[in-house]
Amino acid sequence: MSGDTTAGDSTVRIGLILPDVLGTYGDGGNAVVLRERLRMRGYRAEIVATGFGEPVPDSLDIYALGGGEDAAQRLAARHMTAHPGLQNAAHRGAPVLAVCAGLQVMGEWFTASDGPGGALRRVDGLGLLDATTEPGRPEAGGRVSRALVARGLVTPRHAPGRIIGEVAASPLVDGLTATLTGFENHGGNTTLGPAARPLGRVVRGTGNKRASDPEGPAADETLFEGAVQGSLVATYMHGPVLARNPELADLLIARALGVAPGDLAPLEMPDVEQLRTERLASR
Ligand SMILES: NC(=O)CC[C@H](N)C(=O)O
Repeated sequence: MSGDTTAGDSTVRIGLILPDVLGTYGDGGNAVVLRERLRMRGYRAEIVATGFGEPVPDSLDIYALGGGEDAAQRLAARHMTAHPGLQNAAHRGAPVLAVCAGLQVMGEWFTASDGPGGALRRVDGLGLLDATTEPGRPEAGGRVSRALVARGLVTPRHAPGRIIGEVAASPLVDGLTATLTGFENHGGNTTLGPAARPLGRVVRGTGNKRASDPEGPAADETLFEGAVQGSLVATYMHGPVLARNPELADLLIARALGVAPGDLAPLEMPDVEQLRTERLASR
């Protein structure tokens, strides 16, 4: 952040990138969580929303981008390639949180349709994450909600390979100890390259490329969720993920402030603990 990191001395600016394009799954709540956790500790904080068509600023303190449909994430990739403010900020070390479609866009490439039932195309990502994303395979047996198909929210053509449901993971990143919890809803299967490390080890759900995929790791191998690389934290977890995982929110805040997570004043929030307990126990 620019200026002194003492509480109240300057404003922490949280970039919410393309909420009009990558806003389908409520991930804009992550920026709200960051702002409120900062404000509760006495920092001034504001959300700077950058819409489609606007240049992405490179001077913000934290960046968040969320999930979206295939066609929308193709637009997002094109826009962010033309306006590389987030990439410039990531290269100087600004924390970036990218969720689902956001994760895929951060990678080397992803395959996405141009609409429900539309043609699949390989699209270049931003290259901030050593990862590639391919469409799920029907034979991979993703859990499909018949209700979603009936309501037309998932097309039968795409539904069989779609991965939908609760996901939980043991964190594999320094500074995180609590089980990560979220909700996943994706057709893409992401494979990490050697420069990326997984965010967590899956204890429930799927996360990255399914072990049962014939081209994936052996079926008895551990599944992993999300990825970290440089200042980027990427995950398939909606929720919003930072509402369900305050420890992750504080890790991003601490990095933005240049302090250790343990230096942040603890926040007692029984409602959040109750939410976590409920979601981790849900079927
Ligand atoms: N939830 C999402 O962001 C979905 C991402 C992407 N469109 C997929 O289906 O894989």
